[in-house]
Amino acid sequence: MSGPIFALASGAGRAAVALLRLSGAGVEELVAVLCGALPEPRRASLRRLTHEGVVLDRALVLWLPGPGSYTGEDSAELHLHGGPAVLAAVTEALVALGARPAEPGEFTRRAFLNGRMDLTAAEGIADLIAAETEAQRRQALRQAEGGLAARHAEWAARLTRLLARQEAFIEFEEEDLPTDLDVQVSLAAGVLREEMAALLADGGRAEKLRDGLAIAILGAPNAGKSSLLNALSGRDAAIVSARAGTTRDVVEVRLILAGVPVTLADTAGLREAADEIEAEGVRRALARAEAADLRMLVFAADAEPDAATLSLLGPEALVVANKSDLGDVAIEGAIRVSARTGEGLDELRARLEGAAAARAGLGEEAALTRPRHRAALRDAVEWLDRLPLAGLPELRAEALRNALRALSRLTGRVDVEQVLDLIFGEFCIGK
Ligand SMILES: Nc1nc2c(c(=O)[nH]1)N(C=O)[C@@H](CNc1ccc(C(=O)N[C@@H](CCC(=O)O)C(=O)O)cc1)CN2
Ligand SMILES: Nc1nc2c(ncn2[C@@H]2O[C@H](COP(=O)(O)OP(=O)(O)OP(=O)(O)O)[C@@H](O)[C@H]2O)c(=O)[nH]1
Ligand SMILES: [Mg+2]
Repeated sequence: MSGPIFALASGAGRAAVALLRLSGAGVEELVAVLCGALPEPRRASLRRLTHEGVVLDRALVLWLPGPGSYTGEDSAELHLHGGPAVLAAVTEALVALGARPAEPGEFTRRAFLNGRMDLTAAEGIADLIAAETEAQRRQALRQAEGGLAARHAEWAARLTRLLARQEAFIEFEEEDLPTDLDVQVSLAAGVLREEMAALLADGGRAEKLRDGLAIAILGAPNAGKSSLLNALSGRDAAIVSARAGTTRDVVEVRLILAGVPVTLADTAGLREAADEIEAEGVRRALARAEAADLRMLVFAADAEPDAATLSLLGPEALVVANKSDLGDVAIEGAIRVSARTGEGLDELRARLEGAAAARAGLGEEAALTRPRHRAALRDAVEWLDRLPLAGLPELRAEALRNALRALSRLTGRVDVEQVLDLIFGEFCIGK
């Protein structure tokens, strides 16, 4: 157990109650001193907190002895009155008694180091605290509750068994082992590899739900892009005018569509620019078009479609014919809307929500929510890819071991013991 740390665990700002959390060696003594005696474990007790004869607060105290605590260490919670002076006085007393303020994430770091949770669960908790939308909350909770770790455990167990068989082949070559063991191991590893590749081929949906989706509004000057941005966001975010070339800078609005955080970007109208400022605007618009997860192409229904916007057409684009109140020029697959009258805006919003959900919705129980998950899994797949090419049993075992090591970066636990158990346990060769 490491030394005692403390932190305000309740939300910032003025509130009725402030939750101060403590963890580490020495917390037992610390709580006993503050309360006069150690309260009953794991029960809320109302106590007068005193330090050097001064009453600091009347608080609810929880004494949570390890290892059955969040961190696995001796812990405590002080549910104090929420005033800043109360917090200051208690903090001062805690420091005087040998505790120090915790670093960000230190409680969860200790929980990880004490084997209370794996890395993916810790990340899930961080995401849960940061979650701003319902879909983000669900994804984070799944990960915190071991969705990804469970998938890892299942794969790691299979991989470990394959490694054990391959190792046994090296150790006991003359023994009665199946002669087609290499083939069996390669086949099983191939199945594993496909399952991993399937999870990797998720289009980055889980990461996008975490980070948010970028949608770019693109089209000719005056098509009504800024008007649509304002209509969709419900506020006057961008300047609208009858003069073509009004928008130059990219104007961003944050929205939540189908539980997915989205940045909607209004851009300069695409055309041969009249001056260098507008030209820079068009460059920025095209850069946004390139970087966006979803492109909303806006045409005006009272004009022929322009070539610049048409060139951005693709199966992934959402095509909009705005100014439906002024004309009905046919544009294949377009949603007819009018930013002026509001016609078609509900359908446009529904289509955007559908697209956002498809690109960033909740995927499987096990989801790759961070680039490091993807990197670890990709490495594991690469090592498995080398397996059939590796001739010597030693090289094959090495490839399997490296695949297992790469996979275990997901949870942060490389279980060497587990491999040894399997090697010496599963094969009772009597030697
Ligand atoms: N007051 C309070 N509320 C809180 C927390 C907390 O630490 N304190 N949490 C903090 O994140 C979250 C709940 N998560 C928790 C997870 C594990 C343990 C824990 O002590 N686990 C022990 C004992 C389990 C039990 O009582 O059955 C264990 O797993 O051994 C506590 C909270 C959210 N709400
Ligand atoms: N009748 C009608 N007018 C519209 C509609 N949408 C926008 N307008 C008008 O069209 C003009 C251009 O609108 P903006 O939203 O500024 O167009 P934009 O595409 O952002 O133009 P740039 O920023 O110059 O690229 C303004 O006068 C709007 O009031 C619509 O649905 N119907
Ligand atoms: Mg504009």
